[in-house]
Amino acid sequence: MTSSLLPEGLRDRLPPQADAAAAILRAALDAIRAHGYERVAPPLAEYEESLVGRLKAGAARDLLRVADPLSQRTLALRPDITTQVGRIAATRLAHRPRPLRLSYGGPVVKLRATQLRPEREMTQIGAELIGRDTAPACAEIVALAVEALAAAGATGITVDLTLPNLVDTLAAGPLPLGPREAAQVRALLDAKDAGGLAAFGATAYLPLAEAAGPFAEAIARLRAFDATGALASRIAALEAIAARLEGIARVTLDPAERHGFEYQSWLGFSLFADGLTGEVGRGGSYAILHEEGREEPAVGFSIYPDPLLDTRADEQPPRRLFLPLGHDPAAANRLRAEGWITVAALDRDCAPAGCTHVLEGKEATRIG
Ligand SMILES: N[C@@H](Cc1c[nH]c[nH+]1)C(=O)O
Repeated sequence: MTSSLLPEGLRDRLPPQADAAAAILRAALDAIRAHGYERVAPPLAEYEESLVGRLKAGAARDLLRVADPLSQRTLALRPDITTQVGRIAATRLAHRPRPLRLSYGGPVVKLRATQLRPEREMTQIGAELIGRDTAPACAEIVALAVEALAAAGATGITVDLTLPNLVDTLAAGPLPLGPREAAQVRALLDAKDAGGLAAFGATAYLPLAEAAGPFAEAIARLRAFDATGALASRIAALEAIAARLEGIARVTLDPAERHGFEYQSWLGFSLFADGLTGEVGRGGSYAILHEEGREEPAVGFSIYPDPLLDTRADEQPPRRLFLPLGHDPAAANRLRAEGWITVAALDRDCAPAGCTHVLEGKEATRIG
């Protein structure tokens, strides 16, 4: 006997959760598809290099690796489908006109679980808009992320906007810092360590630690901070995105937040929903590296809808119709076409367990 049947962080999905997972995947992907995003389905594992090398600033963290006896090379299970979509866009679909709209949905595997997410395997659903990272492109993606999440069953959605490469932009412009100092300031801002920033002599960056909050106030503080106008185009783009979200999501802004935004560039965002702890999705702008060294702008989002499973699984169970031995198959066909789920008796021992109705003649009759 082994102490547990499955490795830590990996688990079976049983009824009704597995059905709920399929319904969520379908609903979210249908919402994305209706906006012109075509589905791609990359493999679960790839050569390690091709999983990490495609996105600018992407890193080989979080990879569960396997030695492949066939190719004699190291394969890795994908922790993020966005990098695979980047590879596809830069190779097999490099000839397709831009902007290119692609979607995906399937399992991803992380090396280790986190306290917030004890699972190592989770469903990732998303869309990538390739060839643009302009304000209209970003607004389309952020609004689509909210729509897909709502289609998956989330309510009370909040979008937290952020500027992942903000410190680098400022360090190269109005608030000069060397690369090492910039790294230090980023770390202090990540920790929201106002005292540390002051001690480090980076008080000019201090307002960023305090600029977070509901969008209207936070953007006003950011504009006040931006005396030189170095951030003017970003501020305008953030306003366009927030305007697009009016009435569909709550919007907050945390300009210096970088946590989890490894390869995102000027824009990042996190998605939250009522009743769910932690973020349920994330996205932003990034650059895809092409073979010839060219960088192509892109923007996209991924949602991780597994926390919605239990709510969806609790929904009203579907009506199930028991088909006794010798039932009329044409009547059963018609009822299935109307959306009934049927369960056929195989022998005299089969009871209508779990069924709400029984087929009598040509009609469904409620049991009990
Ligand atoms: N794949 C990223 C989110 C993203 C999609 N596109 C751009 N960013 C993540 O899961 O963190």
